[in-house]
Amino acid sequence: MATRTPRDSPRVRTRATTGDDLDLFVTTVHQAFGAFPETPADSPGRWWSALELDRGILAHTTSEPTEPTGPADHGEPADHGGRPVGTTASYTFDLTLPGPQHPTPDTGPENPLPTISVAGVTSVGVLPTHRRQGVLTAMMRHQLTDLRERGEPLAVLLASEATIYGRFGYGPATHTTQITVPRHRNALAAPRAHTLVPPTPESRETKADNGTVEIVHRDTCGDILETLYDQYRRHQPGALSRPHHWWARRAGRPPISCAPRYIALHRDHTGTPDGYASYTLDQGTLTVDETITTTTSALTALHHFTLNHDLTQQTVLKHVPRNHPLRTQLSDTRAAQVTNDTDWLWVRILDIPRALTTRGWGSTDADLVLDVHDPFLHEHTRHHLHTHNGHATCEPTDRDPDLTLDIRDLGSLYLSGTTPSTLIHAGHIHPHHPEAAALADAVFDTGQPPHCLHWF
Ligand SMILES: CC(=O)SCCNC(=O)CCNC(=O)[C@H](O)C(C)(C)COP(=O)(O)OP(=O)(O)OC[C@H]1O[C@@H](n2cnc3c(N)ncnc32)[C@H](O)[C@@H]1OP(=O)(O)O
Repeated sequence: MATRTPRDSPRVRTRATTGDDLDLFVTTVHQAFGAFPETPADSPGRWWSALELDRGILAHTTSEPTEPTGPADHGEPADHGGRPVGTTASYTFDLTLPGPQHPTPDTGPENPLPTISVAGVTSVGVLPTHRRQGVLTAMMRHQLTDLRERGEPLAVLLASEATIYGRFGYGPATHTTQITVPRHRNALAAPRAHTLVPPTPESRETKADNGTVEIVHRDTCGDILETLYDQYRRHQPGALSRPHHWWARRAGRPPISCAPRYIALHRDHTGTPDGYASYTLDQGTLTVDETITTTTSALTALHHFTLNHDLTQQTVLKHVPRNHPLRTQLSDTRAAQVTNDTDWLWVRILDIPRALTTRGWGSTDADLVLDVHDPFLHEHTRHHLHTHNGHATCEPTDRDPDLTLDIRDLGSLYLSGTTPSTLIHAGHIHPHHPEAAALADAVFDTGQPPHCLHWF
């Protein structure tokens, strides 16, 4: 598909990539970021080894006669020697969604949460010589139009800067932080729950960790990490799947990539792996890339391990949620220094009814009318959301709205990482009556905070 975008940028032409474009794509995106690609370009271990080139876009400028480009025209050569000046691509992932707050019998809490297919937008770059001339705008329009044509309901991305993507309909939907614990303040409090309820076989299981922690080199346990991550992400709203070819090609960042790492692997009392922490130790700082667990006892055991390693002055846990349990597990609850609190996954909804009916909802049965403006795609739609037992129907309507909002704000609400009342108080969402904020909060809240730690 090739798209001319005269409205946004008369001199930009965008085209879909093919498998033959890998070198061109990799070279161009590195130039945009001021970086140098490692060679050879097609070997495993590079982040771009997971690129899906049937989903990429290259932007070219053209020297064809055009209309004046206005103030953004800085007199750059129109035709960059035929070479591309901009890139973007998207991966195919599954995104785990909030489930119903009161699950129906066939979707009990032990069962996986709903998931939805998403386009993970990546490698967005424009050459420094061609910025602020509408190249990104042209690529975003091509990409969102193409994803719509493919029937994809949602796009997600990690934004290099928070000021770029709102105009294209993306809203920040999950957040992440980093926790640093000094070695001398690392004591964990004894869990209190078992002192409050009569012991049962199950509670004895969680009270005392009967499992083991083993240190494994990353190169020898990829299959185990892949399996554990997949189990974890199906129960964590906001988490993305990591397709098998990422692990096979060692794409992305540690612990998927080839970067050397040790893995603290936890096994339960039967010897079954139920969690891992990927880490490095350098100059007294033990840095944990990620701790992935499927049980509470594995999480606690791995906290004991990573906080008590010899030859450390501090432990740093990267990419943890704001409500991470470690902060309350520490005896000294002020010991956790929380830094790098920032947005992580941004959500762009392309198919509102499908997006809203796939996720689960709060226990309040309700009717909520959402009046949604999508300025970038020139759309204005109104939706009647009817929730019952944690599930929803979503139909077009001309009823009076409860809320009027921008598509970017619906993206921020989608995973329930931000409440409607927060965006109402911020002045971004308009409530049409005094009860609208409380009603919307109750409908969106499922009590399952989202978190995403996958880098792409
Ligand atoms: C998912 C990811 O890959 S995130 C990575 C994003 N890429 C980077 O950070 C690499 C370095 N930066 C770049 O390559 C470019 O500056 C880009 C891609 C961010 C922007 O590309 P451009 O072609 O310059 O954007 P374009 O000209 O279409 O600008 C569209 C609008 O966004 C605004 N804009 C673009 N970049 C920025 C920015 N970094 N900060 C604030 N506003 C921006 C422009 O001012 C313009 O606003 P307007 O519509 O009000 O006039």
